[in-house]
Amino acid sequence: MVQRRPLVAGNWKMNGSRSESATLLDGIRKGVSAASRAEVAVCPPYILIPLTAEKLAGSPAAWGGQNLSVHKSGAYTGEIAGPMLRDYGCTYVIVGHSERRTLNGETDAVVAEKYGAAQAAGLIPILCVGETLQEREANQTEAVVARQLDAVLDRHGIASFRNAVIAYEPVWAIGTGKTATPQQAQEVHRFIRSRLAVRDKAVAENTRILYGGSMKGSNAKELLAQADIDGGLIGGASLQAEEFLTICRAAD
Ligand SMILES: O=C(CO)COP(=O)(O)O
Repeated sequence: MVQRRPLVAGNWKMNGSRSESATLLDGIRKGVSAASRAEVAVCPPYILIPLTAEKLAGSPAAWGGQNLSVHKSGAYTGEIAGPMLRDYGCTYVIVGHSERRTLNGETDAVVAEKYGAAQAAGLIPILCVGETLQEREANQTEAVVARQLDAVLDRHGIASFRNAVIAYEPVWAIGTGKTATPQQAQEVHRFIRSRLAVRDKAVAENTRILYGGSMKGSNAKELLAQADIDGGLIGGASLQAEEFLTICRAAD
């Protein structure tokens, strides 16, 4: 049987002052154990990455960015490149989060380009996919998720998923307190894995697929108990060390 190591990653989004973040990082550092089965990561806003690197250096916790430029360097005012994230010790970078797709107009093609830029910089992309409420109600969930996945698969190939993580985040569950039921999430996770398996069974079996959307200490266990849910991408609940660590322990 394949043993996928669970990953619990915090997506802080645009939250945290320097002092709040220092407290949060100290709490996480204290709480993560090298002996735990689950891997723990945090993705703070860019400007807090140096502080994160300083606070978590030498701990079992990893860190990453929430976005990156498609370019390596150059005249792109306001952008941050993959190699810069790598330079600050980032392991991961989130690509294609629904907030960026919706609010920043990131298309499937742009997301695929960012996924490639992340891997080129030696980062592990956390590729986010997921449907809106309207799409779910129109029975479009699988079609939407397939389209988002295929954009990356067609461009970078199934082998690229040896170095990638997928996060299924139903848009209607993000920040709404409305979690997908474990069964609803499992159905889509299984669909994603089967979509990968069409191209390569072994890669599909080894790819970690995280759930994201109102996951918290009180519902994490049930979600993480599903066969194809390999961890979580946590928004709001990752801003409090104890709450976040409760989810990490549930993944153990
Ligand atoms: O978007 C998310 C993580 O990327 C989920 O956010 P919430 O956990 O706040 O619903």
